[in-house]
Amino acid sequence: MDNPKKLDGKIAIITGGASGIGEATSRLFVQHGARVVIADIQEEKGRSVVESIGSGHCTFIKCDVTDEQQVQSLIQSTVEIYGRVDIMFSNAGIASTHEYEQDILGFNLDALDNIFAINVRGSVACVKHAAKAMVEFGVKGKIICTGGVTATMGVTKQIDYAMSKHAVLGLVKCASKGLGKYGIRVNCVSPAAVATPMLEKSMKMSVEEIEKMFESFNCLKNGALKAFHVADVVLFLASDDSQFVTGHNLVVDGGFHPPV
Ligand SMILES: NC(=O)c1ccc[n+]([C@@H]2O[C@H](COP(=O)([O-])OP(=O)(O)OC[C@H]3O[C@@H](n4cnc5c(N)ncnc54)[C@H](O)[C@@H]3O)[C@@H](O)[C@H]2O)c1
Repeated sequence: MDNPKKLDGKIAIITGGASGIGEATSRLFVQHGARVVIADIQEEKGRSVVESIGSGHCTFIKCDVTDEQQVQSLIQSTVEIYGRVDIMFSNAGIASTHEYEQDILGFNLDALDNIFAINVRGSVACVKHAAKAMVEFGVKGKIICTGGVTATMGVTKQIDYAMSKHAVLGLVKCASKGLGKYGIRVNCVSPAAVATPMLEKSMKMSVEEIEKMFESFNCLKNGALKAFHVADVVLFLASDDSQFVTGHNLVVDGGFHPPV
């Protein structure tokens, strides 16, 4: 059969699932037969996504990934509801909360602590506790973290964000080494710019303006990168289509080459 359900009966947790890339991935995972736990700090938005997908297929659990105890209880609740965790998509993240243009000479270290608490510490907590549950239940699970094209580039804007994404890639590389013996795969998905609420807010630009600006940086002239393009790649990394892929950083960027 062409295009069968790729995640039939799988249990997935998606952090940051209430919006943007996480929301698109939640919808796609459910279409492919998974049951999804949307974990986010945005309760109202998360619950409305669950309602629109259908509460028989997904559940919202409020969780701030910066708090290890909340992450631990997210995993425990998922196991209580669904019996195990097969997939962790550690995707919750924020852009720089300080200046968009940042200079290392005047760099604000408080900004670094704030962004690292969510993008790095939060990802480490999610990978750690999901992996523990996978090992405990003998699940050969799949873990995917959201990096970004700035995980491997030096930049002049949002440098705290770029540094945090380098650390996420480091987490993926190290965790894939340690968890391989349990049959657990750990990979990174690294999108270029997608006009989600995160980017609209940090760039103070509309969806159309963001897409127009970033399209001009792509070699591939195929329209703008959208959240569903990223979700397709996450599905690949979460499914048996990528059975021998681990420790990989899969960029989704249309051949992005910005002038920075
Ligand atoms: N949009 C882009 O251009 C782009 C590019 C590369 C990587 N990314 C990454 O993609 C991921 C998703 O971002 P998005 O663009 O979909 O943005 P988004 O703002 O639409 O979604 C991010 C979600 O994360 C949630 N979140 C934030 N802090 C949290 C916390 N402490 N605990 C739990 N949830 C929290 C938010 O409430 C939100 O629902 C992020 O890791 C981001 O860094 C985005």
